[in-house]
Amino acid sequence: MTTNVGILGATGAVGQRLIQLLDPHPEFEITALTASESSAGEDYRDAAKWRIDTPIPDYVAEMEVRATDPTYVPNDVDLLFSSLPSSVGEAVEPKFAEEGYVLSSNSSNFRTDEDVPLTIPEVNADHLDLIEVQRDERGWDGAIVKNPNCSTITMVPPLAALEEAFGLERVDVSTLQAVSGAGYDGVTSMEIIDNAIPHIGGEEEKMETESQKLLGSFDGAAIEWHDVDVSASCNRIPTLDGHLENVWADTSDDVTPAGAAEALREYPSIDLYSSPDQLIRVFEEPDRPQPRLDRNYDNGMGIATGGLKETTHGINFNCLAHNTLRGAAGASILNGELLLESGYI
Ligand SMILES: NC(=O)C1=CN([C@@H]2O[C@H](COP(=O)(O)OP(=O)(O)OC[C@H]3O[C@@H](n4cnc5c(N)ncnc54)[C@H](OP(=O)(O)O)[C@@H]3O)[C@@H](O)[C@H]2O)C=CC1
Ligand SMILES: N[C@@H](CC(=O)OP(=O)(O)O)C(=O)O
Repeated sequence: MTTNVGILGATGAVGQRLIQLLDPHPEFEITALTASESSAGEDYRDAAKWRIDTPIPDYVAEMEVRATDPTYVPNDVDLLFSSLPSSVGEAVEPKFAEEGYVLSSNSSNFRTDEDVPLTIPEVNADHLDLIEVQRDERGWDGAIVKNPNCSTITMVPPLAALEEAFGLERVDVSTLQAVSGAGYDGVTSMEIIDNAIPHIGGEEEKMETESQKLLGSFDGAAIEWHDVDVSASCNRIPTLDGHLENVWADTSDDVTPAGAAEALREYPSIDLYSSPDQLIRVFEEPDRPQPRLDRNYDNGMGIATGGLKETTHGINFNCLAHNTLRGAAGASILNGELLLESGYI
């Protein structure tokens, strides 16, 4: 027995990844696709400029794309994955929740709202029950759940492991982000080839705030954000996929590279279909992880770390994750699996 799912923003870069990952998924079946008014009414194969290296599944190619409005989505769709531009998500996602749809959304709108669960299932699955608060406050039968920004999601599992073992006081992070994070039209080849761009609009603030919320605790009524200071510096580089990050974590207790490696390796995963058996891999080689070599670890859902070094106040390490898989489409699907497992759909 599978769950009927729809994709809002199905023709976009993340929407295409969602289709690729959902096609073989044992628990979900794609039954509705939406996009902008200009795509509505067309077959998916005509509406989407397909840029994924596996073919469009035949049944998806022939599906009609609908306008992104609850009127056009069948009532028997139990879960909607949302990969809309955030301004569009802000306007339409509440309309779907009001109509009773449950949304697992990748778009950045509402991520830090007090009554919106922002979840990485292996890290803070318990935050999902914030849905009850959301439904009480907004009077919705449906719900909106978010996954974090792709750079945030790369560093938070290692930080959660360090927090649990040694306590976290302060985090500084500098990123080297792949061009796919900006979407197909995000940076031109003339801008990025032979170059690096030391600014990604809004990204630093997202890393700083979202990580405090993710590492926070939920008492059944509200999330108390973690008080760790996070300072981020974000950079675009000419890799295709995979965000690499250099992190300096100041800890409350003394930490050695060997102790940190053990905490990272032993940090538990979760028993969901898309989650890796071992969430965090630790490389001993000083020149790993690397985007080209390590972004596909565990179907692009693993977090690779390495380069652990002791600092005056804690530990310095590198981490890497696939930004459109673990950082976007895969993250939304994992949240969908958690919603299913937790009985919300
Ligand atoms: N690219 C990436 O790797 C990542 C993206 N994200 C986030 O995910 C979201 C989607 O990103 P991405 O897939 O790159 O974006 P795209 O621009 O590639 O796709 C946007 C999608 O939204 C649809 N859309 C656009 N405007 C409207 C509208 N007014 N009403 C209804 N549908 C509309 C488009 O339909 P149409 O084809 O008809 O225009 C398309 O399906 C964004 O919020 C982005 O910030 C997050 C992490 C990584
Ligand atoms: N800004 C990210 C991708 C992205 O769209 O993030 P968000 O989901 O927070 O909007 C990047 O450039 O790599």
